[in-house]
Amino acid sequence: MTAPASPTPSKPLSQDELKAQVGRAALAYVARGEIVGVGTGSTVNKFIDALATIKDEIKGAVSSSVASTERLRALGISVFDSNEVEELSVYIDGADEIDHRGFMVKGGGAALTREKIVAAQSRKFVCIADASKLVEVLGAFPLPVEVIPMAARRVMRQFAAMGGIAQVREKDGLPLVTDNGQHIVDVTGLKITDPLAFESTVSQWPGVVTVGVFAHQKADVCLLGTSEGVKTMEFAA
Ligand SMILES: O=C[C@H](O)[C@H](O)[C@H](O)COP(=O)(O)O
Repeated sequence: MTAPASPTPSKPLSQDELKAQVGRAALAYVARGEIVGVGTGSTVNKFIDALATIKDEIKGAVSSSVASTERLRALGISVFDSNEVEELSVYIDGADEIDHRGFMVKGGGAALTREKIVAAQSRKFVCIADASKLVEVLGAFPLPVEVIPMAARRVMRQFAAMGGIAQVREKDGLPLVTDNGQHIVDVTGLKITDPLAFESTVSQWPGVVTVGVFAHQKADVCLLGTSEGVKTMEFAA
């Protein structure tokens, strides 16, 4: 008697392959003939590479960082200033964490301020991420907060009073300087159970430029890369 054949398990894809998969899948959300909002990061880089394959079908992009602008232009995609465009139909970006409501932590690549601006001018936010980014509660990933340098210590003390541990992000032994000429404070030890309230509170602290919780500019859709294929999650407004 022959044993019944067991189903062949799908081969796990590398993180890079998962990112490429969702980068390609996001093309389905790009309105042809329009300008698309483009985020920042390693997952978005895969999207930009995919976007280049349809570059003749779009008008161009509004970019959320110097790095994305350079990649877009190198691939022959026109980049518009966000002030030149009133509204975008879609914004495609990655995340450091996303929960089941579409709330996110972003800014691991220090681009959070421009990302929040472009997200705010877009009607739909499509988050592209590999499955490791999906969490129950935001806060395991160090929360990035862009601050005006003279406020850094005070902001860090405010996070300490909340139970967080904050430190200034460094690059080559010096405080990292963002595209906007500011610094980043990364905060660990927080459990962000009410992202809307948290974002509102921290955004009002003097010297905070942008907090990396994206709750008021949350995702409408998440394309999650898994070894079984792209899972589409849609979130209620
Ligand atoms: O500042 C960077 C952004 O918020 C990125 O979208 C985020 O850090 C995710 O990046 P990655 O796709 O490289 O994980």
